[in-house]
Amino acid sequence: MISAKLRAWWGSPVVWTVRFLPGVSAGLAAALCLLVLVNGLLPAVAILASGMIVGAVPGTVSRGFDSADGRTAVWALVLMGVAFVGQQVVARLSASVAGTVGARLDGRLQQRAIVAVNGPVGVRHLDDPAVQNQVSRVAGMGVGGYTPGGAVTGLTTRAGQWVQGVAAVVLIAFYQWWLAALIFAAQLVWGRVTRREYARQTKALVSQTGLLRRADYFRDLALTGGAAKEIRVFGLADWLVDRFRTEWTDAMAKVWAQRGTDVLSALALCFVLAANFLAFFLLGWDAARQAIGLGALVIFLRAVMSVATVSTRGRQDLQISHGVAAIPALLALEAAAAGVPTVSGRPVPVDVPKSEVAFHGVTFAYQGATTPVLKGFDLVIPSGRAMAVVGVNGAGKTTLVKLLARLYDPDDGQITVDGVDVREFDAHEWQRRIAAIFQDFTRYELSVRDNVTFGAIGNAGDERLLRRAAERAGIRERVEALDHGWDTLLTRQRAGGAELSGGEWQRVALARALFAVEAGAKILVLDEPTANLDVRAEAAFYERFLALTQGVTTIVVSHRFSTVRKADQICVVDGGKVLELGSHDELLAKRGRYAEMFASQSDHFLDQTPGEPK
Ligand SMILES: Nc1ncnc2c1ncn2[C@@H]1O[C@H](COP(=O)(O)OP(=O)(O)OP(=O)(O)O)[C@@H](O)[C@H]1O
Repeated sequence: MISAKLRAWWGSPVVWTVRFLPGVSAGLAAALCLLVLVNGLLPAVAILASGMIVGAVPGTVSRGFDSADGRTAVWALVLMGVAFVGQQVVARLSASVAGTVGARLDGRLQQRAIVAVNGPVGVRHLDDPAVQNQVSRVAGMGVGGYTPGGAVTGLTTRAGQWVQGVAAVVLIAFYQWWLAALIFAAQLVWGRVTRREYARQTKALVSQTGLLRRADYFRDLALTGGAAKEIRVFGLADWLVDRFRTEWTDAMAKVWAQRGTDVLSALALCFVLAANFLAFFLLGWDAARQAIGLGALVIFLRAVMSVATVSTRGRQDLQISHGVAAIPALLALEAAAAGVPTVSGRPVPVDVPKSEVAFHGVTFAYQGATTPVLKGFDLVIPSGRAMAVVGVNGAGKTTLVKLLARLYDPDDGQITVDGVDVREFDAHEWQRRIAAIFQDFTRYELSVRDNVTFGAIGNAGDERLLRRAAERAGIRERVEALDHGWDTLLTRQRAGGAELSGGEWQRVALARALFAVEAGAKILVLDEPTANLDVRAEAAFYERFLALTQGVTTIVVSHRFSTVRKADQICVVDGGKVLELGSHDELLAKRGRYAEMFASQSDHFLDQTPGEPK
């Protein structure tokens, strides 16, 4: 029972944070401890000095500064001055060291958070709203704008107050040990009871993470610029402000409801009032009957008041309570990442796929979905050939690619490469073999160089590969004409940055995939690679398609038949299965779904332009 409690305490977020500090900087953590100790003891020194001064005043007045009392008064004054100035200096120093240690701690934890969130091979965990709430707490590094680093500052303040309180208790013990214990107990209870409010507020804030994320979404939509155009065109600004206010107020109402006092607080207040009253009464009584001197009276009175620092409430309590709220979320994410069993496996042979990539009876449903996207899906993609995947919206084309890249694993069936289940391979190594450019590819607000070389980060320094990939994607000329060439930042929000058009971005993304292929990836996945390209660019891509994909096992997902028809084979996905499979000509001859889709797109083009799509 006790050991369980001890374990829980040892693993509690506050203690975890403190235990973590020496790892952040042993020297700074030790310095902080020392400063906290000195900062907490100096008030006791000042109390003693003030008592000595008061005690020595009558003697000094009657016998002068040359007397023993006079010398005591002078030394006590010096001590008082040193203690006072020392407190100012040490308080500033400890705040500064706590700030530094805190900032480093936040940096460390953020690194761990990045590793934890990206630890699992797949992305299934990110579909879980509970995990997203954890991610949000970890990303914000706490709740309510407080971080574990801020908690270090709060803990420093709190620890200093404790040392000060305990030192005062020791002083009172020289008068009456039981009184010292009583006052200490009263202040402890009062502090604990009143601080419950902060713990309750933190708990409420944590429970409201989902709602707060929604409020944050509206705020970020309005502030980060991604929706700036639509907000203006559709006049959404007032609506956004309104939604943000409603969501935020709803979320915070539960937190604010935790404020206030209760019967227990009132009882604790009575306890602390009674203990202090008793102390003042006894001290006054003993002073009146001259059982204690004037100096001792001052020391004990001030010491009684000083114990109250143990129960002081303030900003530090929120800093601690809210700040460490990120820790359980981080540890949960880390535990989840560590629990993924399928990361390591056998090395992926250099030349896979030698014969084929195959889906065997693959069934897959997204978390929470009632019907599977794929139901016993079978498909063989011969190595070095291009397979196009077509189908209506939501048919599961992108899902196929996600499964192949092990962003998700099938619920049933298997995906094999040259007969080996991909789950047997080292997952990270396998993912490096796939050069995928998704429909919703990422527009990194970084340099063009980064945007392309992210395809194979290990080859980032290879200028020849970089230029070749950009050339093949048809973006090299445009990049080299930019003010800072390959180092141009692709965002207007940074000085010297450039903004690309949708089609140019798509070519950069294509260059990224091609860079990966140049660097050794064997499977090229192009999900809607021409969606943003103009007619000419699309035609050019189509002309180069065979050259781009030559010798690489390629999967191209597209609604554009000009791209699709170039593939060696085309697979029509419908109802979670392969409905038709064959070359463009074979499928046209079959007069099935593919021929129907092709005809309707051709008709559409014929309506608009003279000539059928190429
Ligand atoms: N992360 C997810 N969680 C839950 N459902 C998802 C998720 N991703 C996709 N889906 C659902 O799975 C189905 C198949 O999606 P998928 O993206 O594979 O379709 P698609 O054939 O590529 O469609 P499109 O042609 O519109 O790009 C859709 O109904 C979609 O809503």
